Amino acid sequence: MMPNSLKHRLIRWLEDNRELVVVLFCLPASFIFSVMLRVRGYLRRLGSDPQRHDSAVREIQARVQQWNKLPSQNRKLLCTSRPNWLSLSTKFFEKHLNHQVPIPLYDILELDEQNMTVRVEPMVTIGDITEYLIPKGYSLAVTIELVDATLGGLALGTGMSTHSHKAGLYHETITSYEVVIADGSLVTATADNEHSDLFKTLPWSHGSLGFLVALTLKIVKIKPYIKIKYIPVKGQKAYCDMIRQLSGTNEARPKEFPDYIEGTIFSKDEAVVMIGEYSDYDAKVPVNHCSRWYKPWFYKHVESLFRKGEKEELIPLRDYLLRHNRAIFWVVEDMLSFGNDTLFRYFFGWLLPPKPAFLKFTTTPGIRAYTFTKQVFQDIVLPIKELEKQIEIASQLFEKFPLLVYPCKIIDHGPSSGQLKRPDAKYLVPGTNYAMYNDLGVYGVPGRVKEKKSYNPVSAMRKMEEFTRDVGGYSFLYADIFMTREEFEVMFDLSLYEVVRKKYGAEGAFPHLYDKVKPEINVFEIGEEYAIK
Ligand SMILES: Cc1cc2nc3c(=O)[nH]c(=O)nc-3n(C[C@H](O)[C@H](O)[C@H](O)COP(=O)(O)OP(=O)(O)OC[C@H]3O[C@@H](n4cnc5c(N)ncnc54)[C@H](O)[C@@H]3O)c2cc1C
Ligand SMILES: NC(=O)C1=CN([C@@H]2O[C@H](COP(=O)(O)OP(=O)(O)OC[C@H]3O[C@@H](n4cnc5c(N)ncnc54)[C@H](OP(=O)(O)O)[C@@H]3O)[C@@H](O)[C@H]2O)C=CC1
Ligand SMILES: CC(C)=CCC[C@@H](C)[C@H]1CC[C@@]2(C)C3=C(CC[C@]12C)[C@@]1(C)CC[C@H](O)C(C)(C)[C@@H]1CC3
Repeated sequence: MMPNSLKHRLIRWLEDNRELVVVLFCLPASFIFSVMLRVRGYLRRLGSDPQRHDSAVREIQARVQQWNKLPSQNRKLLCTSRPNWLSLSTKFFEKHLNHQVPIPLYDILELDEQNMTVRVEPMVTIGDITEYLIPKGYSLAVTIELVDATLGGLALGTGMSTHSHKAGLYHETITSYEVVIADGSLVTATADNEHSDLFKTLPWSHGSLGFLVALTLKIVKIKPYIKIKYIPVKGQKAYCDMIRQLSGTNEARPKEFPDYIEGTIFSKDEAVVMIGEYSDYDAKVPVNHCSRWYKPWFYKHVESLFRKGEKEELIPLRDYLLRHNRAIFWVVEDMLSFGNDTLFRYFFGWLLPPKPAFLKFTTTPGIRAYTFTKQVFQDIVLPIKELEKQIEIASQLFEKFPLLVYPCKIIDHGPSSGQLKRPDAKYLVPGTNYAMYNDLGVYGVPGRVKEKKSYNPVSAMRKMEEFTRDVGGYSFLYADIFMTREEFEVMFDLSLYEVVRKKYGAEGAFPHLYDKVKPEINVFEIGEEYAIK
């Protein structure tokens, strides 16, 4: 056992020398960890066998049945045993207070080229599935930019990509969920079978309804490249209007309706709008392997186009899909100030990104407090008609650029159709049953913190959440939330969710959604303590 004083000194040292810790420990350790995961994934794929899936599911069912036999006072609420530090969430859900069930399901089960779907186990990652699908000429309809996100975690949380203005949120591309519910039975939920209520409430449920053991996802045909056009735009109204027009906010099928759209906002008045189409090789257009280790970080390349002007490039599809992986959008810049320097890139660029898993692994309580008080990590889904207001409020509260904008279709599935509230009629795209929203991504150290201007993280975030509720938007729940339960129930519609929890026995077996996604620390107390007066 390490003496307490030594332990405290070590923790202090780790907290005071984070950049050194990242370079000396996190980067090499995450690199070794990635190699090990790749080898493990490869070996697993060699031994892939649907029979094994059935027996692994029976094992999970048996564990849930055993849990049911425990005396009720010994029955802690159920959650998966996936270590929290592996999860892409800023929170540290306290798994040790719960009864953990292992879900060792990492296989891709079946590719159905006729119905254009793929059936997978929930722990398959975005990295695994892109590696599997792309050589076969397919991609997930909604694919995320971070290799570590799992297909199950995204299904029960939420996912969005630059194709979401056409495909909607990730869960709109799921055709069935196979779930072990609280009594240990296995149910398959689809949009039109007897479990359609479960189907509607599994997205945004964060494992509070049952254990996901398989899911079937829609795939799309691809071409080897994305022909991307970068359009630098000056003037807020000009870039907001352009994003709205191109994403189909004003009309269902505008003349120019690209497969991929993304906006990176560098200041209130400057943005680069990127539009992409699937393409074959075209000798007239330069190829950019933008995800290679020595290449400038993607958003830095995008920013440089303000000097260079409008440009067209061919990006190999895998490079495009993982374009934000190396710099974790722009998060790594605040951690490693020299990470995009040419020398660092050529010699050590292959070590990036630091695995979020390792960053979480080395997070002490002090750093955790820092993470939510001196940084902001938020993705918020808001009506795109309010884009100017979103930018105004976010820049006032956080003074943090770039901001990320992904347009996204929010489908109106009718009353009480899941946790997502119906979009307001005034936001519906004329002649359709959907409204155009967008993800607003705010990541990193707020300018107000860097400049030591007055900043209270709790009141800033609560103002942002209030705006989100007022316009009928939704906060991604991987991020820290600052809402009371009442406010949470204004943002999300829990009416069907509560019915489903009772019907499928989740009450008393799985934690409630709010309890699962609220920060594990007292944000109000810590927020006050760290506020910059
Ligand atoms: C967005 C972000 C995420 C980080 N996440 C991790 C992590 O998960 N694990 C890890 O080991 N290190 C993390 N760090 C720390 C990082 O590795 C650097 O050590 C640190 O940013 C630079 O510290 P400094 O003393 O050189 O500069 P400073 O001038 O002390 O800091 C620069 C800015 O970063 C903020 N900051 C400083 N230290 C931290 C910290 N530990 N966490 C959050 N913000 C900080 C400060 O508020 C300041 O605005 C993170 C830093 C940032 C900015
Ligand atoms: N572009 C995007 O849209 C991005 C989205 N994200 C967010 O990151 C998260 C995904 O990260 P990831 O690390 O893969 O997932 P997590 O491990 O964070 O899981 C997310 C939630 O789903 C639950 N869950 C996961 N698998 C199962 C299962 N098989 N059975 C029951 N519950 C399960 C977890 O419960 P438990 O705690 O019990 O394990 C947890 O509450 C999502 O919340 C997503 O919104 C992140 C990056 C990008
Ligand atoms: C819809 C879109 C584009 C979503 C992108 C979300 C990412 C930017 C988020 C998801 C998880 C995320 C919050 C994470 C972090 C950065 C931003 C991430 C990657 C980090 C690594 C930042 C540093 C933190 O100390 C900590 C390690 C807790 C988190 C972990 C999750």
